[in-house]
Amino acid sequence: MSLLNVTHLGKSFGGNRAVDGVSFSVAKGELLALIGPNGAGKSTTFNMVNGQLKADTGSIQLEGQELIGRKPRDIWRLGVGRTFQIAETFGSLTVVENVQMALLSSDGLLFSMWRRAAAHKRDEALALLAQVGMAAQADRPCSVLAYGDVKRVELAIAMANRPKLLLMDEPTAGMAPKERNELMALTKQLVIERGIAVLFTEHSMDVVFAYADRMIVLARGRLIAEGKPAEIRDHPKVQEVYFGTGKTFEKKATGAMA
Ligand SMILES: Nc1ncnc2c1ncn2[C@@H]1O[C@H](COP(=O)(O)OP(=O)(O)OP(=O)(O)O)[C@@H](O)[C@H]1O
Repeated sequence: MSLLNVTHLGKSFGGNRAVDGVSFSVAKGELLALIGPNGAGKSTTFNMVNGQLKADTGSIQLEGQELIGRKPRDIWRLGVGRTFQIAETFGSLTVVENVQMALLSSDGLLFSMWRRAAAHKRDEALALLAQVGMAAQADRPCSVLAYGDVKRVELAIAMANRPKLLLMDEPTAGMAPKERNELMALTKQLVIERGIAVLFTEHSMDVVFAYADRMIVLARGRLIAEGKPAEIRDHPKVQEVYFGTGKTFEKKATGAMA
């Protein structure tokens, strides 16, 4: 059974149908890539799933529970996590303290002033860091880490809440090809080990074709194709939107679909 079921999802801004009747599902252990040219509706779809935007129409169900109408925090509590940039959180804390903060937050203890992050769940945080290959750097400040290592810590932080579904918005943006591959291989390994589902957007087509189990393609708010990477690569509608009118795809992906 699918973990997430999205049906007939719609959202308009004024007269602009940003997302127009989109349906898809994600299963446990699956990496589903959401791709499409600029303005296709990827961010809008993402933000409806995590509750930051309220859908006008349709349904988003996580294990049968309707998410539309719930607050982002409630959706997070139900098990929809996302990776977010450490720069947005606590760059001056050490690696392990960042993960401990996430564990505190997951337990609803973040604002309990009498508990210090340094004393809380260090072992659990170290275990999470070991899973992403960062245990040896646990006591370094996050601000001194290499970019690829920061991304690993972000993944550990996202895992601290034990998400059922993980949303990753351009997880490999700004990374060198080797780092990109390492991060996605690690993500895939965690997804399988933990039985979670991942929905991710990505402009790097090499990453998408190498790591996505399935892909959905949006163009002007509509779902134009769905399938395994090999099916999508040869899909005439996808080729049309990317190579016909799509400007950014060719620029960013430097012909990776060819
Ligand atoms: N808050 C908003 N107010 C008005 N229009 C918006 C808003 N957010 C998105 N849109 C419009 O909705 C459409 C879909 O935008 P969205 O950001 O979801 O696309 P995207 O696929 O994520 O694009 P990109 O790859 O450039 O991030 C676009 O036409 C955009 O201009």
